[in-house]
Amino acid sequence: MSMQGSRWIDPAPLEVERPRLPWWTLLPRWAQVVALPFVLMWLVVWLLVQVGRLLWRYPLTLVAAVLVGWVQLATGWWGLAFTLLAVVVVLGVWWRVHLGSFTRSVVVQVRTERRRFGVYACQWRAVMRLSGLVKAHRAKEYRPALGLVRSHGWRDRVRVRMVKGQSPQDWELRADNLAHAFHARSCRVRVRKPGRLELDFLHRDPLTHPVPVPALAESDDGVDLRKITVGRTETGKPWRIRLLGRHLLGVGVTGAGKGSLLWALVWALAPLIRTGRVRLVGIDPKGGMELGQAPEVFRRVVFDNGPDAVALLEEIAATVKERATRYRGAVRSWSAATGDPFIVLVVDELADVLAYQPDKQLRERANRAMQTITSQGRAPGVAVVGFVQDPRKEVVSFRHLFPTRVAMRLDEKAQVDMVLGDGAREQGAAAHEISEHTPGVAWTKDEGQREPLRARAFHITDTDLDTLASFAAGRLVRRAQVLPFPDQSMPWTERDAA
Ligand SMILES: Nc1ncnc2c1ncn2[C@@H]1O[C@H](COP(=O)(O)OP(=O)(O)OP(=O)(O)O)[C@@H](O)[C@H]1O
Repeated sequence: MSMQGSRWIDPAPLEVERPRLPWWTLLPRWAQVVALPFVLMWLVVWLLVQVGRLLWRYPLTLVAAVLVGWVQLATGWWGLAFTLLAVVVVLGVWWRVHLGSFTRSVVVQVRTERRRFGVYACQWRAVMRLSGLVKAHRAKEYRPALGLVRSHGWRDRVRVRMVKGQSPQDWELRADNLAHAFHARSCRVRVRKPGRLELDFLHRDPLTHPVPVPALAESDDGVDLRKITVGRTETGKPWRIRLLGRHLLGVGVTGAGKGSLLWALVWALAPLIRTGRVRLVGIDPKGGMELGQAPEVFRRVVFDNGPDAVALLEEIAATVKERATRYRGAVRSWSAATGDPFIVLVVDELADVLAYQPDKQLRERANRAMQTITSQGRAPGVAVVGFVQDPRKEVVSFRHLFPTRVAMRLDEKAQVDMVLGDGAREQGAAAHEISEHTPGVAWTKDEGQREPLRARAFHITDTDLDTLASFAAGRLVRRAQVLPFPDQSMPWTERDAA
């Protein structure tokens, strides 16, 4: 029969979803009865775990809520009002007397619980879905798990368990999306361990303002070569550098603030330099632009990369060998008891000495001597503090011999791992993102240190350098002079004469 002209239309297939019964309802009755106690036990354990997790995440809120309820039941509303008043008074006294511990114990905890609930827990699911960090498999959604949160005001540190099949790069690619979603200025991604990340949501940079240098220590009693304070870390702690048994390599583009790190080190060492327990020698291939600002602190300083600089390096290499021979069998490594001064060799632009020297023979001699000093100098009490703008292997082929590395502002992402070692960028060290408006800010990693830390070196002004030079020389040194602005009405010839 022809269908033409027919008004018959096939009915749509009936798409009624069949009700799906849970699998256990299909078990025989006796099996359900046997499984019941186990299921109940599992439920109790699950409940306990959930309560434990809540207590772990919101301890202050939960304990306060329980105590408020208990006091109200025990003493009524008036009792509760008096108790709350007493608590407020105690907190006020604590705040007045010891602000530091009050902030650590109360303020940070309250802020953490508030932000965990109000910002992260409430929006986690939506943000994960919208930024494409959830995965679907067989109609099931797999979502990254939100872990511990710690809020310090300037930064929220959020732990995350990734979904299987994700990589840290997936999160790095979405760092901006996450920052905007959670109203942060930026987001740093760091790998904690396989499958676990730590996200730092930054609300402001605590290192925006220069860190003033503390007063010069008059006596060398408190100066410890194992922890020399050269600035402040972003968490507000002192930035300490170890020189004993270490060499330091500082890398940064021009204007990154390498000079401030160098002078902050010398500033801290000044009392030991004055008493002769530390001997500072320097090479500044840029004609003394940097080290020439306070040459008084150096026992010897060379202002080029020519034969004098190479001779100085060879002299130090010979000292290293001589000390090693003398200490052999007597002491394991340098200490003040050996009677020898601790030698600190500062090289302001390593590349000029080791790579850019046009005379091949001089270049090879410099490399040989530097290799001897860096590879053998740690035990005999010789430390190298070297700075360079370009961290590539061709420039400093033995950068691995510097256990302490400092990455100041860098040009490229790839340079971060070159300076701080493989995996440093995965751990959040974004030295290529340091602003040019914050010279002196750096990411640093020391041998044996698990994570790189971000810090800012003290700001050493020209006046500070004069103070330093005067302190070392034992007489007044004034190099930074502010000249009066010339009188514009005067003719040129008279102005020059004035
Ligand atoms: N820690 C700091 N805090 C504040 N300002 C700083 C700090 N360090 C350096 N600066 C300022 O930044 C500018 C550049 O610093 P500096 O000369 O030390 O850089 P650099 O890395 O040594 O550059 P170059 O390689 O060209 O010598 C200077 O004007 C200095 O005053």
